[in-house]
Amino acid sequence: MGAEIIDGKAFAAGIRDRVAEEVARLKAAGVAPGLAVILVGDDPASEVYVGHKRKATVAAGMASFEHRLPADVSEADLFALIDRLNADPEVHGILCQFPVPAHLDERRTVARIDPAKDVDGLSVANAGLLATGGDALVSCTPLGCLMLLRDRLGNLAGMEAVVVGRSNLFGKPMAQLLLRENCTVTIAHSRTKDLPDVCRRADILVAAVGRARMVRGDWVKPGATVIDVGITREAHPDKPGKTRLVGDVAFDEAEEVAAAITPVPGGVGPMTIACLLANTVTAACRIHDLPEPDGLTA
Ligand SMILES: Nc1nc(=O)c2c([nH]1)NC[C@@H]1CN(c3ccc(C(=O)N[C@@H](CCC(=O)O)C(=O)O)cc3)C=[N+]21
Repeated sequence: MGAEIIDGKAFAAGIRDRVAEEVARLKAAGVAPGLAVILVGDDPASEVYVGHKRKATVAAGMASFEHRLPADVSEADLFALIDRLNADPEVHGILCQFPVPAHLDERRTVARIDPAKDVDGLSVANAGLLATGGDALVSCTPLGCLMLLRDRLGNLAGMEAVVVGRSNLFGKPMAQLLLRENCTVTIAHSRTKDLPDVCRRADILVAAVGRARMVRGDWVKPGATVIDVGITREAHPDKPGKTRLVGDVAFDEAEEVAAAITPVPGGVGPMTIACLLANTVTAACRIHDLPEPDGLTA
């Protein structure tokens, strides 16, 4: 048997190429799209992501602004930086890498970012626009998952979709996007009863719980499309001192049952970064009242 392995890395490369074309077009129109990333403290995983983001941003021809703040930065100093970035005409996207240290409040931090530059789609304005069918900036990871699903399945109307996980950054916007595609959507979570049974209903099963290999092969409906959003770093079983990334889905089991599945790494992760660039282009177009490119939005 064996499912089709959805190559998110290759698909993301295509999106990044599209973004680069649009960046060139925008620059010709006098707008140089710029992305600002704020990193508070020195979480090693966040360092890695921020490094990937910088490389991809520069490779697409965009300006990359990185702001590193000490782990004990005050809210006032963080907000002063956000205010400067909100007012900076060279910055079209602002992302504050989460998690932030416990003395800072993620909700208040997000609320400080201008919704027009909120490329994470986390602000109340963007979440509300998405929920009510408006032109939101949509959180990068769900946007990337939607692009992969549309590419593989075409019209999603009428399909049973189960999203396991209900975070503001992923589960909720993913469910909203699937609903907008006319799927029948279930949001499952840690308190869901009979979770394996719920998952077995899914034509589209999206796992974003953050627990390595939690979704087993017998939770997957034969022929389903499985999207694995989890990333857990664990010790490598064969290479002492090395680590590897694993998803929320027991890949070897699920791969026997599903029609298609995203791998970890190389599935959803690269799409997240590609969509961050896409959102920055979208934000720049909207801020400057320029036509928006096709294929980079939900
Ligand atoms: N405000 C905010 N927005 C985010 O979007 C956000 C965040 N905070 N905090 C952390 C998570 C995580 N995240 C990833 C981005 C890229 C990969 C990625 O490129 N993964 C590669 C491999 C990476 C590797 O090898 O380390 C892959 O799956 O193939 C993964 C994870 C964005 N996040």
